[in-house]
Amino acid sequence: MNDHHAPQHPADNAPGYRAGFISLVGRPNAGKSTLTNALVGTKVAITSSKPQTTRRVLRGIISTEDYQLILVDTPGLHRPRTLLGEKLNDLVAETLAGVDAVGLCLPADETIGPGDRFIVTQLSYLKDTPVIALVTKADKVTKQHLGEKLLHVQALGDEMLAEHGGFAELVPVSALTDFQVDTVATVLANYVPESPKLYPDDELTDEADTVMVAELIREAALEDFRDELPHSLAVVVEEMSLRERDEETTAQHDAGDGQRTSRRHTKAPITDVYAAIYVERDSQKAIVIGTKAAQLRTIGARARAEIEKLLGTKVYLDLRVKVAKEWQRDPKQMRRVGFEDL
Ligand SMILES: Nc1nc2c(ncn2[C@@H]2O[C@H](COP(=O)(O)OP(=O)(O)OP(=O)(O)O)[C@@H](O)[C@H]2O)c(=O)[nH]1
Repeated sequence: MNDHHAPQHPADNAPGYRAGFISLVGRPNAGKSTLTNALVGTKVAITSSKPQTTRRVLRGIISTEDYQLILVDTPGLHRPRTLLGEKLNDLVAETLAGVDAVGLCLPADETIGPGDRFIVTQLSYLKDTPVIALVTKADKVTKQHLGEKLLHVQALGDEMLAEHGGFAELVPVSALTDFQVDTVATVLANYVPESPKLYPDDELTDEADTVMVAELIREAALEDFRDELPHSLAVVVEEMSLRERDEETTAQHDAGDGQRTSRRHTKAPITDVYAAIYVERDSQKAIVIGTKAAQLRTIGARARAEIEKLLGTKVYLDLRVKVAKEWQRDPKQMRRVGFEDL
């Protein structure tokens, strides 16, 4: 019999459908956020050329006809330096305990260093969780170099994850040139259990919008000050609400006996966002505000454009700059700047 039908896929809740949690880990700047974005196809995590911008566990969801992967983008795992660093590592450990598989990002253009080995040591404690090595930024090296890198990565897995039998898989990928991004998704999908969909399709991220909005503001604020304010800037969205705004449009037209003006009232949704940018020192506050508040206006305009894209409505953004001294080292201040969930 000739079958003209498209290949059958298991229905979302039918046997054969797979769904589960995946965590991408790797040292700062390894390309985790960029890969998450490429996999999910929307801007859910914030990328930057400076390490450690990802402070939150941001989740992106890949939904296909065969599987659903919920990606947990962990902060750069590193040796604890400040309290914030320690909390980040706790958070990473907690996040990893509940996932079905871990994707370890190792940049193709950098040699394996103590930072990578530190992370692999952490991963070796995770029993029964397969670790898939993702050799990121493959576009940055030659084929030959990539081949050598893959051998080094394999040796690393054999040595440090001996009890796991090494890395479960090795996949070179470039999020930038879209090389093997789909392959990464299908490989990861092999390691999640049979399960119905865990999230509805239209839910690209289950992270509260306020957290994403805060990240966008933080990114906008850091854009000009990566060196001056590396980790001393936090953003809290204090209030966010949607309202209908009356929009009055006026049109001039020629009514034969002269110009007439007609007015039309329409309702347009607008999101009001009240947010605070926290810095550690008065001097930093002055930098962020700038002369005659010019810098703050630039940050606001930049952030507003991104937030409008994210939310799909017009946005009214009210930004305040506040000082929370040494907040990175003080648990009370950390709670104040939105780390109460840690
Ligand atoms: N050429 C190239 N550059 C990449 C690729 N993926 C990421 N990058 C760059 O590498 C840098 C770090 O990428 P991120 O995705 O922010 O890295 P991360 O691991 O999330 O970093 P943290 O948030 O610090 O943990 C950025 O400048 C990216 O543009 C890639 O596939 N190719």
